[in-house]
Amino acid sequence: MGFLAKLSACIAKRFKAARGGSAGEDDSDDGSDTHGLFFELRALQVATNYFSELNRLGHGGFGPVYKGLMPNGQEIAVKKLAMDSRQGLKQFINEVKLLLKTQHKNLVTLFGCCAEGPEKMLVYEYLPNKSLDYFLFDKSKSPSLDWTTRFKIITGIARGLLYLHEEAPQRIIHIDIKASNILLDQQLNPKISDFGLARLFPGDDTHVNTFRISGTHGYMAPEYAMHGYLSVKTDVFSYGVVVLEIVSGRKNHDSRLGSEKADLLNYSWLLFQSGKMLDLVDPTLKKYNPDEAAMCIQLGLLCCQQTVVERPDMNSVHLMLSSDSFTLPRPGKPAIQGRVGRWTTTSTSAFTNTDTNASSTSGGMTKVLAGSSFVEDDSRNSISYSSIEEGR
Ligand SMILES: Nc1ncnc2c1ncn2[C@@H]1O[C@H](COP(=O)(O)OP(=O)(O)OP(=O)(O)O)[C@@H](O)[C@H]1O
Repeated sequence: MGFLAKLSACIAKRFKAARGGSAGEDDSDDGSDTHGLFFELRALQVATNYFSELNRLGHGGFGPVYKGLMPNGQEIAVKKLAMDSRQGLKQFINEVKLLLKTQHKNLVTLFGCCAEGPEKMLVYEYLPNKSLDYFLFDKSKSPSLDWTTRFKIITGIARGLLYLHEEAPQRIIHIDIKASNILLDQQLNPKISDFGLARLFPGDDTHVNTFRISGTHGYMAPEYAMHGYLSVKTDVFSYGVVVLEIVSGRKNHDSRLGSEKADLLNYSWLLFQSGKMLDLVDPTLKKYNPDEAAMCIQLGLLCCQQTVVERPDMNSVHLMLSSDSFTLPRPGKPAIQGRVGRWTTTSTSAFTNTDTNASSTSGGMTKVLAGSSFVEDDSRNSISYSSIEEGR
């Protein structure tokens, strides 16, 4: 039996036992090459001081996250996932398999999992500097993100996404790129978290609800938000929003700023058109590199183009960011969000066939979400439809 098959079998057995079924007499597969990936519930209880409130790092759409300390001094973050159903089991297995195969310096590392009780847990490396939004949107903290650090974060997220889209064993579309899903390590290097976790939800409703809770709405590409059209360019759009947030130090929507400035994409576009795009730069930044800042704003706008094919792929984004001299295409008007839940898109054909060409160069298999389960689409590499509600 291969490693992943053993892992699946092992997790399945534990789920079965947790549900009260007969798991079989022995758990000896723990001693195989899956050894070390499973954390005993008891060990995690001790590490987190019995999931004490003091150890609680926060609460996301999947449940609470706790800080833990292992006897060897290793700090961990334990994400408790509430799921009991068979559907949940299948997704949990998919997810753990997927995460174990993805290793990159700009992705949060999964150490292992625990599947002993009704709640399943994922055990990650602990990142001490919280998430990007914690710094970025707090005027007292944002000065600690100087321009060099911000540019490093913009580049690092691009590297992580390039890995997920092009270099991972199977293509992964994150779907939920946003400032709160970018964790920062000791040196403020960015690490993408929560990749693929949305797929762990057992039901479509919960899945959609998660988007609501996380406030991901402002980051969603219009063709995905309105039609469930999912491709790597879905992530590119969200990445563009995050880039503009990093440069400007503000959220993608802030009604306190007045109608002209409230929508970040709209405001960035207005400034770009009038040749004043550097007015967008976060006023708390004492110094910044104007060429880099201008490039990032233009890049952010390009990533947020309404027409899918006009958005660059992450390979191009990475090239633009790492090259000394790169002429960026002039962006058109980005997809601008109208009143909450609606997008001012003009054409549905804009995203239907052109993107197939745009992303078919890389080949390989894509793993995307359709409803509540994984779909492997090897005929084209990017297209799937999900059941997200229209017009939220
Ligand atoms: N590996 C980690 N190290 C340190 N803190 C973490 C880690 N993972 C998550 N956290 C913290 O735990 C909290 C909850 O994280 P989680 O990823 O579950 O939710 P979220 O991203 O805030 O929201 P959502 O799940 O709706 O997207 C956040 O404050 C986050 O900073």
